[in-house]
Amino acid sequence: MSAGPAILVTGGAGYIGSHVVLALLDAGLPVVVLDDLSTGRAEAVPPEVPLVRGSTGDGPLLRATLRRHRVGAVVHLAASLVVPESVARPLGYWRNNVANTLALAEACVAEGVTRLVFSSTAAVYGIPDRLPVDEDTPCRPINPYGASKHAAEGLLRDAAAAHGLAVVALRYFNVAGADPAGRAGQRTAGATHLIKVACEAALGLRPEVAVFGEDFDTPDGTGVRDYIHVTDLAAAHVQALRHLAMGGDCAVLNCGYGRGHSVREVLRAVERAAGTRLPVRLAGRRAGDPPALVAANGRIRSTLGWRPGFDDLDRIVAHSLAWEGRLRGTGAQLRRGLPR
Ligand SMILES: NC(=O)c1ccc[n+]([C@@H]2O[C@H](COP(=O)([O-])OP(=O)(O)OC[C@H]3O[C@@H](n4cnc5c(N)ncnc54)[C@H](O)[C@@H]3O)[C@@H](O)[C@H]2O)c1
Ligand SMILES: O=c1ccn([C@@H]2O[C@H](COP(=O)(O)OP(=O)(O)O[C@H]3O[C@H](CO)[C@@H](O)[C@H](O)[C@H]3O)[C@@H](O)[C@H]2O)c(=O)[nH]1
Repeated sequence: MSAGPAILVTGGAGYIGSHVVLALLDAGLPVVVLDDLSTGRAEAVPPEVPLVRGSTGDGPLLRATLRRHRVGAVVHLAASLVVPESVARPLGYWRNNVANTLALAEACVAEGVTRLVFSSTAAVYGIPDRLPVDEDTPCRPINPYGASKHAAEGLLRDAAAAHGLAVVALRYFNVAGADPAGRAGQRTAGATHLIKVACEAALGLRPEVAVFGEDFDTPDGTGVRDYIHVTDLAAAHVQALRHLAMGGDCAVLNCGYGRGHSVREVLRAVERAAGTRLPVRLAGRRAGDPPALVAANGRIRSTLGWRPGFDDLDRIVAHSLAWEGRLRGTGAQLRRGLPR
């Protein structure tokens, strides 16, 4: 793609958004970020990228941003995304993930923006009958987070049919790792994601890692997830935009490697990378957690030509740990011997 109208990245100051921004810049595309900095950080946005501080729920701001920056396509990542929090605070999730996505879709239609890539999630599937789960599997979300993302997919599908807003919904499985060159990573304070929590514990920044449930119907009883490296995921966004720019059809695409790892396997990988034993505590199941989620990824491979570059748990964990070390100023010790 040649440099042309800008790509608006909502949530571009967040973990995944900051990697998407880098992937777009690396592809030579002009980018503008809209973020309310509720969980994102301004310093995650490269200085050459305009940062509009505000909410996706602010229609006038959205329309002005689309116009002022001559936006040709949107990557919509801004959302609320912590599963147990969504159980405790469902209405906030419906507002941010559904009402604010509606406001964004309305602004796109009003301003003639015709391409949008949407961050969806494996949480739309709930507890699938069969694994790996493909995109035709009926969606039966078991928590408000998954339900809100499924509803947002639905409103975008309807907007696509009626208003010509072409949409690729990417259903991410569990995103982890950090930019291999160290330019970005997960900065969220108080993060709840397993790999980040375990890396923080390995660096002595947390007293322990809790294992949420050992009585699932999985090989070792702990939860199984398909962990995808954030750099592979960011590349999928560039490819999805390219697909739409070339007139490709709307699509819903799983983003995962097709292989699951249990909580215990993840903790062992962190121990290998850090060269230390983790303080682990067995805890009860966490609200809203399905036992296992693993992606069938044939459709993203055939539709976008996407191929994973970092499909290896040890590398994902090593990059997460290196980033965590850099963030805390202990990178010098951790960088030694890490795989690139
Ligand atoms: N991290 C994962 O494993 C995972 C898995 C599946 C899907 N996702 C999806 O990926 C997207 C990004 O997640 P992340 O892990 O980077 O989280 P994150 O919290 O780091 O990023 C979200 C960003 O959106 C911003 N934001 C939130 N609400 C906003 C609003 N109303 N207006 C403007 N900005 C707003 C936040 O400030 C933050 O910068 C989300 O849509 C999430 O549902 C993440
Ligand atoms: O301290 C922890 C954190 C997590 N887990 C377990 O580890 C697994 C992964 O949990 P987590 O990293 O919190 O991710 P998920 O709850 O699977 O959700 C992530 O992955 C989903 C897609 O699968 C996304 O939609 C969500 O946004 C994202 O938070 C689950 O079995 C958890 O029960 C623990 O045992 N201890």
